[in-house]
Amino acid sequence: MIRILSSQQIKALDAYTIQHEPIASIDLMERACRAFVNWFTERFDGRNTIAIVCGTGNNGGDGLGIARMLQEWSYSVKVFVIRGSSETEDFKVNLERLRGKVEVVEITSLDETIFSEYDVLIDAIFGSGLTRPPEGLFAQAIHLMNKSVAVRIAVDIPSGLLADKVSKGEIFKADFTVTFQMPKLAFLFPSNHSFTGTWCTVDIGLNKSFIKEQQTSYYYIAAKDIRKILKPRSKFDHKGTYGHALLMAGSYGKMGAALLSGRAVLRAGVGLLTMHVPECGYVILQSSIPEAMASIDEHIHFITAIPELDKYTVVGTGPGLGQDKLTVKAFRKLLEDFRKPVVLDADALNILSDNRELLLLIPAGSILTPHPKEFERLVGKWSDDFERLDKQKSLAKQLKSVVVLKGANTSIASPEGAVYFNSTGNPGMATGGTGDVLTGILTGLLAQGYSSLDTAIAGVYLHGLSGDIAARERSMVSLIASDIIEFLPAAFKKIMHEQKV
Ligand SMILES: NC(=O)C1=CN([C@@H]2O[C@H](COP(=O)(O)OP(=O)(O)OC[C@H]3O[C@@H](n4cnc5c(N)ncnc54)[C@H](OP(=O)(O)O)[C@@H]3O)[C@@H](O)[C@H]2O)[C@@H](O)CC1
Ligand SMILES: [K+]
Repeated sequence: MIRILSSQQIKALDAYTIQHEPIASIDLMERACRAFVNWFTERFDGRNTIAIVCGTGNNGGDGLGIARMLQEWSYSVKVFVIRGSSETEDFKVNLERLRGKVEVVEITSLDETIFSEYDVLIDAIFGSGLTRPPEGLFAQAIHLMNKSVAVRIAVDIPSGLLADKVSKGEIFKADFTVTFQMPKLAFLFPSNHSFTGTWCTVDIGLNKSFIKEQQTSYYYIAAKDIRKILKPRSKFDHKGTYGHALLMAGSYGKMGAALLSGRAVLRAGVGLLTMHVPECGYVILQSSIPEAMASIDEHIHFITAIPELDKYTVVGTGPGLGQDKLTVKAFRKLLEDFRKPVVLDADALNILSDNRELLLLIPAGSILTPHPKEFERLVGKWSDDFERLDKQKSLAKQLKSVVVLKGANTSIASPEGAVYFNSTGNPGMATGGTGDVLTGILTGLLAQGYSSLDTAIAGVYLHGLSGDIAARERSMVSLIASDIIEFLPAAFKKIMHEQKV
């Protein structure tokens, strides 16, 4: 897991690395500049004219170091400096090192056209030391940079964006953000995407053991975490080893959702799958998923009862379920009678929002997978993404269950208060049915004995990875939910090292 630290912790990490590596502060800055420049030179050639706008803190110091290195690479670079109330030592040293090499202009007033002649604008005004909204020249400069047609790149953090609090005022809108060592919490929220653009981390060798010791509730999921979770199969396993899942899904006109989920349960590796569907789904189910056993409800159009539950390891429900009052009754019975974890999605969540007393019946260790609208129905409105995150953590704690909030960087909140952000997936997956597929994957993994949290982390990651492979093979535009099921085997292979894809 990549640990996400606060600005305060990053400051302490910086100081610890300087003291214990040991390395001079200016040399650490040099390393950061080099890492940025390596990223930059792989993507932009010498035909680009570059302006670097610097504050007078260490983010500005980085900007100056980057200017020197780019000049050494024969790029055409000009530096603009906006003075704050103080200068850091490393800023001063890098300004001195730049003397006679790169033109440095101090901004005392701003002309509308000041940044108009550049192909690339690099923002090094503020980084993790930002304490308040930018004002005056700072705000004006950010505003003008945002109006420019140049490619905009932020060093470490877009200026004006606070790493771990709600930001107000003018914020640099980067096309790319190159951040040092680890993502910042604010990068993972949908509302900040227009500021960070596409972001990436570059390693600047900050002390790894110090990072490990820091208290944090926030983590960014990496491939190796999933590799650790997934258990290899052994020779004497049989289908009983991998659980028997019951999927209660579908209604008249929505059997597609049930099928997508059911196929995904199977592709996630379950031992046995039984699907409880309304009578109208019988032929559809038997002819499209021969691997699944059918349990048929007595109602033609929707589910009104639950089958005998004893033999099932796990129950997944919600996709295509509808919200008829008889279905609500059956859902209540399920929660009353089944004391093992359940996976709840779609209409199961909508039923919970409309019948809040049912929330108390959810078995501990269950997994809920709302998209933002379903989540809002469950917990009410939020004023910003930090409040949304708090609501997600509270719900997980209250229900003693894992709450998976779907979207770009899907977040997974554990009942213990930790939140894991997903690193896979792409906008091609914003299409009908992908949520049903996720429900299936989670149901299939949970049935195999993974803990609820491991199931959610691995399931969400694999779902996104499969979507990424599908987007590569089929294009984001053409990606449909079935593709995610189709490429799930490739995603497993990639993680389990059976084959490179
Ligand atoms: N982490 C690491 O290991 C490494 C970090 N490195 C780099 O250091 C960066 C952090 O540097 P930093 O701490 O000097 O802070 P930075 O963001 O440059 O600005 C602080 C200055 O701005 C001021 N100020 C704040 N808000 C303001 C406002 N709204 N309007 C006006 N002024 C405002 C504030 O002054 P004050 O609040 O005291 O008035 C202070 O003077 C980090 O992002 C990365 O780029 C790398 O070099 C090497 C390794
Ligand atoms: K910046």
